[in-house]
Amino acid sequence: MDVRGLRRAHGDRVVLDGLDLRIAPGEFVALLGRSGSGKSTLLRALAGLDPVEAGTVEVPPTVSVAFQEPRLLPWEPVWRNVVLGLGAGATRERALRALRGVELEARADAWPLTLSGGEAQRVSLARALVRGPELLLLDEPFGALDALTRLTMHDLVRALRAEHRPAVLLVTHDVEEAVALADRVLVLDAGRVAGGRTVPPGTERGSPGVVALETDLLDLLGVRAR
Ligand SMILES: Nc1ncnc2c1ncn2[C@@H]1O[C@H](COP(=O)(O)OP(=O)(O)OP(=O)(O)O)[C@@H](O)[C@H]1O
Repeated sequence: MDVRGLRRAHGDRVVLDGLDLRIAPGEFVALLGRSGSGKSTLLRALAGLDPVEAGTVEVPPTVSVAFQEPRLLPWEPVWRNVVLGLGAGATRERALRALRGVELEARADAWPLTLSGGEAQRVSLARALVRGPELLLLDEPFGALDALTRLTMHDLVRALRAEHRPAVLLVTHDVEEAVALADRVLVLDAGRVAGGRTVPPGTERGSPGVVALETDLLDLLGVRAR
């Protein structure tokens, strides 16, 4: 994925101001930024949901998005939600395979409103992955979940990533989450990528290296770590 000089304004307010961003195939990039810095605006542009005013956006042919809210249709059972919009490919077998990947095959016939928040978010991930995307866009998909469920979701994302190998752009407020999941963490500020850090492979949660990296990123965000 290759974005160059992307500009996007809402009225007079310039949100993205000549933003450059490249993500290699299979690379996992997390994007941090203060509230209102334009993270969702960028994701919407990459997903083709908003027009590009200036600059170029090159994305692979298959792009999937998962949002903070699972956005499931309540009147369709779980399995149909997973394969919604796949046309002739929308088979129950295909949905079950995707649901197996998120350990929810047993809930295939459940109604979305009977799922827990974490389960609904897993269905949303299954729906994003069933298309076999080359680029997966995640807009704070775990933000509404409790801390324990979030850690379980991190393990699941790692496993799904190892299996599917899409390029991933994860938007998050959570520095720890960014470092735990990504190969590279970037900070969005004033409409551009203001800096970033590479996460060395094999870094472990809570290790001194990770804490130093998190402190660096908080500095880049202009937040003083205690
Ligand atoms: N449809 C819209 N019309 C007008 N302004 C908008 C619209 N969508 C977003 N904005 C403004 O653009 C700026 C960036 O919004 P965006 O949602 O991309 O930020 P964000 O970094 O994702 O924020 P948060 O972390 O709080 O979700 C904000 O100032 C917001 O008020």
